[in-house]
Amino acid sequence: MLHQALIALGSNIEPKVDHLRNAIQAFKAAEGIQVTAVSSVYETVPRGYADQDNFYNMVLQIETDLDPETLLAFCQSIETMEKRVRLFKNGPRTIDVDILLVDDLTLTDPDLLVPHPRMHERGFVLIPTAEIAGDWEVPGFEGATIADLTAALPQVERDDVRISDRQL
Ligand SMILES: Nc1ncnc2c1ncn2[C@@H]1O[C@H](COP(=O)(O)OP(=O)(O)OP(=O)(O)O)[C@@H](O)[C@H]1O
Ligand SMILES: Nc1nc2c(c(=O)[nH]1)N=C(CO)CN2
Repeated sequence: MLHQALIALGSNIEPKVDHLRNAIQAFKAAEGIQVTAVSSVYETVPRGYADQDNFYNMVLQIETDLDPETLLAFCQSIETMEKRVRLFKNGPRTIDVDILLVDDLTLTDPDLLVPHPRMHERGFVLIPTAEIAGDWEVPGFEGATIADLTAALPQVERDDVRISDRQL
């Protein structure tokens, strides 16, 4: 079965652009995955743990015949490829590759929660997503779309997310 999915990328360890570029290349080269949209790159202030470098965040839209569990394993293989080391929760990382949405699915396995449980409150996720998939409804939010959730963000969540002029 063919799925539509949204993938969030984030990096805050140099070379950030190279980590993002390598991740996008891996998606483009993967068997069974088509990249259908790529957002701009955003420079974002860290959330969760403040004393670390700014992030670059962006979002990809893909079409894939991989099932969600196989897609998650693929995302994790990119983190391994970019030598991500887990120091502590919310800490710095070479690359984070998260699944945000898959079709209109709700998945409740703790190893694969869809929609991503924190996406609705994160400007660094919603603002890039709104650029490429504003009309996408987020399950569990009473018909609210990405654009609706973005419009509902507190001002500080927008102020800390700035579009960069980098194109990947
Ligand atoms: N939608 C999802 N996408 C990616 N990983 C998920 C998802 N839902 C659950 N997980 C699980 O989350 C764990 C990864 O957590 P990780 O250390 O990357 O968290 P984090 O990136 O620091 O924080 P956050 O999830 O808030 O971005 C993995 O064990 C993975 O199975
Ligand atoms: N700005 C920003 N802050 C974060 C990010 C991120 O990607 N961007 N990821 C986190 C854990 O996943 C924690 N904090």
